[in-house]
Amino acid sequence: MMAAKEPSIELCNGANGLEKIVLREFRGSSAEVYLYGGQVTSWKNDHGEELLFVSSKAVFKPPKAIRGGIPICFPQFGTHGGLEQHGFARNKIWSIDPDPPPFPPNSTYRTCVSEFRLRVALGPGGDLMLTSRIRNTNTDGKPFSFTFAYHTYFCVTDISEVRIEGLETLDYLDNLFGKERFTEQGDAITFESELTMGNGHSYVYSWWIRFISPAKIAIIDHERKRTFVLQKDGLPDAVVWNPWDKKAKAMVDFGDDEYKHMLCVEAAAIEKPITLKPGEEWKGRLKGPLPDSSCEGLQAHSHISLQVMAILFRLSPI
Ligand SMILES: O=P(O)(O)OC[C@H]1O[C@H](O)[C@H](O)[C@@H](O)[C@@H]1O
Repeated sequence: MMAAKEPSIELCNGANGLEKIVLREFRGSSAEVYLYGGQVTSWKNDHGEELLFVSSKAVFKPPKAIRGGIPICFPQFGTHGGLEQHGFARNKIWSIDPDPPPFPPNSTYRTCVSEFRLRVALGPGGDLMLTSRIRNTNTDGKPFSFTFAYHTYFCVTDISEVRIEGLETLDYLDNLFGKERFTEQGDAITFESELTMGNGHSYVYSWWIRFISPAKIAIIDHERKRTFVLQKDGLPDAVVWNPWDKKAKAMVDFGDDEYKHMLCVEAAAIEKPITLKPGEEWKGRLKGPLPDSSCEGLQAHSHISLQVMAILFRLSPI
C-alpha cells in the first residue's frame, strides 16, 4: 500500500516562468493556482486525473487571460459594462497576503477601491472550494457595484455525451439573441450536436441563466461515468458555455477540436449586480466536490486541511 503523502503547499514556477502554487493532499489529489489571474489551472483527483480543461493553446503571458481552469470574472461579467470583457481580475498578477493590512486613510485609490481576497482550499478527500471575499474599502462614502463569475472550464470526455441537470425550467438570457429572456423547457441540457434549446432557437452557443434554487448543478459525463456536482453560495446565476466549432476555430488560444472536451458551467452574479456600501463585504463561494462523491460528501469542506492564500489587489486609481 502506498504511504499517504503529507499535505503540502508549494510556490514554484509554472508555464512561461509565471508563479504558481501547488496544493497537494494526503491521498494524492492536487490543485494549482497561478498568481496571474488568481486562476486555478489544475484540479486532480486521487488518481491523478485532471478535472479541469486548459487549452493546449492557452497563452500564459499577460495580458492575455489563461484559457481554461477557473478564471475569475470581476468586476464585470462579459461585456455588460464599460470595462474589458470579463473585467480585469483575470489579467492581474495577484499577491499572496495572508493578512492584508487596511488601506492607508490617505490612499490615492478612490471610488472603485475594493479588496478582493480569494481562498482556494483543497479538502482532505480532494474536494475543491473557492471563496471570494470582496470588500468596499472606499473612504468617500461611495457604493461599489460589480458582477462576478467563476468561469469554470470542466474537462469532459465527449461533449455529445454530457448532460447538465439543475437548470431546467429556469429563465435564461440568450447571449446570442440580443439577450432576450426565454424559459428552458427541456428535462436537462444536452449537447448532442450544437447547443439547442427547446424554444425554436437552435445553434445557441452561449447563454446565461438565472439560477434560483437549489444551488446545485450536476454535470454528468456519461462516457466516463463521472458526475460533477457544483455547489454555489452567494451566486444566484449560472452560465453555460461551449464555443462549438466555428468560434473554436476563430479563437487563437483554443484548439479547433477542443470544444468537444470542455464545458464551462459558471457560478455567477450577473443579472442583479452586487452593490456594496463602504465597509460592506460580499462572499461568493464555489464548491466542487469530487466527481462521484455523494451529496453527503459535500459537507466535507468543514474539514479543510489546506488553506492557500489570501489575495489582495486594488483597482487602479481613477
Ligand atoms: O474569450 P473570453 O473572454 O475568455 O470569454 C469566453 C466566453 O465567456 C462566457 O461564457 C461568455 O458567455 C461567452 O460569450 C464568452 O465567449
